[in-house]
Amino acid sequence: KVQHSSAIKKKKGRRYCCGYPISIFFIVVNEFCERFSYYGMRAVLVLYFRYFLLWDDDLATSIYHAFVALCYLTPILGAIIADSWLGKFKTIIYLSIVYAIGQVTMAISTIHDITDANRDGTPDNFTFHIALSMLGLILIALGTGGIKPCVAAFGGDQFQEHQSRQLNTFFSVFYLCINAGSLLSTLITPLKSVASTLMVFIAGSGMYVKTDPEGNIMWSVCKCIGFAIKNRFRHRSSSYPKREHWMDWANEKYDKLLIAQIKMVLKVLFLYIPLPMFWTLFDQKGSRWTLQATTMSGDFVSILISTVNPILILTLVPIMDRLIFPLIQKCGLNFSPLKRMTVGMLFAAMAFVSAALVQIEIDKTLPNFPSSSESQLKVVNTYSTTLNVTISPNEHLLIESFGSSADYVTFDHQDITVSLNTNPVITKAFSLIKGGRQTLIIPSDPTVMRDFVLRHGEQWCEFSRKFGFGASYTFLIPSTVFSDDCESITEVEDMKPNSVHMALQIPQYFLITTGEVMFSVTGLQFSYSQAPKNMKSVLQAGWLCTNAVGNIIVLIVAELGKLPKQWAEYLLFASLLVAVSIIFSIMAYFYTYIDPAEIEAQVRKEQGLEPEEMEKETLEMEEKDEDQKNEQGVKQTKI
Ligand SMILES: C[C@H](N)C(=O)N[C@@H](CC(=O)O)C(=O)O
Repeated sequence: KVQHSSAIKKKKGRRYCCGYPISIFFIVVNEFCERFSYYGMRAVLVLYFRYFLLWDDDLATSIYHAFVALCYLTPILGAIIADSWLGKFKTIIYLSIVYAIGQVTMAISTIHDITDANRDGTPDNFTFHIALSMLGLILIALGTGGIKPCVAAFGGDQFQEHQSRQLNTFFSVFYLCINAGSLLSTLITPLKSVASTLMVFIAGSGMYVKTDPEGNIMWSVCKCIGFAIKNRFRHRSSSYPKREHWMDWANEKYDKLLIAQIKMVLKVLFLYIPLPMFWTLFDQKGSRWTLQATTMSGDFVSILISTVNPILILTLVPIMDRLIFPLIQKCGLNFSPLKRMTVGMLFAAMAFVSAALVQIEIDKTLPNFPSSSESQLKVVNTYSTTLNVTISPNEHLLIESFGSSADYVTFDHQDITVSLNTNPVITKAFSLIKGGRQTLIIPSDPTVMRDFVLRHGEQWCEFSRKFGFGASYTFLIPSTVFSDDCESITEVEDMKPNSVHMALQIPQYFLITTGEVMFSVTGLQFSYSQAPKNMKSVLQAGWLCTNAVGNIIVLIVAELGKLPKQWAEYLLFASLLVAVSIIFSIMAYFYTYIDPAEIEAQVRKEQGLEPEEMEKETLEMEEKDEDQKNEQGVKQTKI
């Protein structure tokens, strides 16, 4: 009782602006800075794996998703630390420091000069860079994941029960800030943002409502569930009367209020079971879709593509909140939160169908690489005249001087003989590499080989070309290169530039983001509204865990599935999500929305706790009056 009164006294110190606690401003700006830092790093992570650490697509995708999964598993740790030990405020501060150390470690791991002793532009000791970047990523996951459930719940704590409208607006603005941070991070370097995160958060210190840690609620929940299961098992004989709910088997030892609260949480957690599938698709934006973009063309569009999700969120959230959802309501349709989430899932599935269609277009333009039993050869002629090249047994190519064969010629055997119609005829045998691509260069004089060196000192020439995305070239440099200012360099195109434009990815981004607004924003609000007051962080952590499981599913599919065609993998994910959304809609049909405060009040009443409740209500009424006076004051000042 004493603790409760002191908590309420603390609440009395709050200050308001336009009906909202001022402390909210610091929390929202803190979230903006934190997401700015997180998404700035995440946007280039898979490319860092692919092009700096030189991992293949599957390994890059797997480690990326393992990292994201870790970021969404650590919220459990954050919720435990906050609830049982440090409280949300201190947890956010301490884990932000861990986060900052992680970002610095990660930044250091990307400096190739540290191990590049021979200065060839690539690191010499990959193990060092891999170890450092993994350490950095683990610290970042601990930091970002740990503070995540605390920030949303800490924001919620700043409101009072009668401020449900403001609370809903807070969650929408909170989500908008996440995306504003994500959007800006892609455009500006996110290096200093963790420091800003901390400073902004600490600046608001005097204004927050800081509730003391109430003990390890997660541990109490686990013990209570464990006891209920054990007790049920001990009384399994049919001679014992059945109880309404299996959790009622904890009645002998645990408080009725705690049992009622656990029942509410379990009901929601059960509903969460199918949700990871949404995240499985959603988080492939950062891996498979980013890699898909690297096989497409378009310069400035690449920036647009990486910012399209947050831009769409910033426009769609207000449109949905202010226009679409009220309009649907006006039409007499009950578009409940769970229905919105189901529709969100279907949008995500459509996004993957769109990605599959784009992939089919890309595949048509991709080079036809040799299978493991085949070999490919391209012939380049630097001889002074056109040559007739015969490759045994029956391949005849007519190649102009300083030209090349139109494309790679595929052989299903490795030993070949090449003959040139020179005078005298030259014939040479070669052994090709199985499963590889090679280029045979016929020198300017087949009997004499010359070396050409391009110097950057006294003699130099500038050779500049605009190279297409994804293309590969061979340059033929004659001895006269310096005298004619590089004019004589001939370019042979080994691989055509990507020709499918990145703008084709926009529909899939639009669909997945529409899905996100329906699913993620609603899910965040739903998780907060359906949780008892002391278990808000627990349910936030549960909600974030659905994201972690989603990323683990991608890991499994990327490692085990290994479908030969990428578009088939996209379609597989889309079909899985449609199936899961059907299951979810059935589960949602049987779910009844609750008001946790009402249920708690009822249990308290049954336990004969009305006097304390009444005292609390009186205190809250007093506080409400004071807040209204406060708000009135703001309005009067405005007038
Ligand atoms: C940038 C994304 N559109 C976004 O809003 N992400 C949220 C939800 C999530 O991925 O967990 C966030 O970063 O909190």
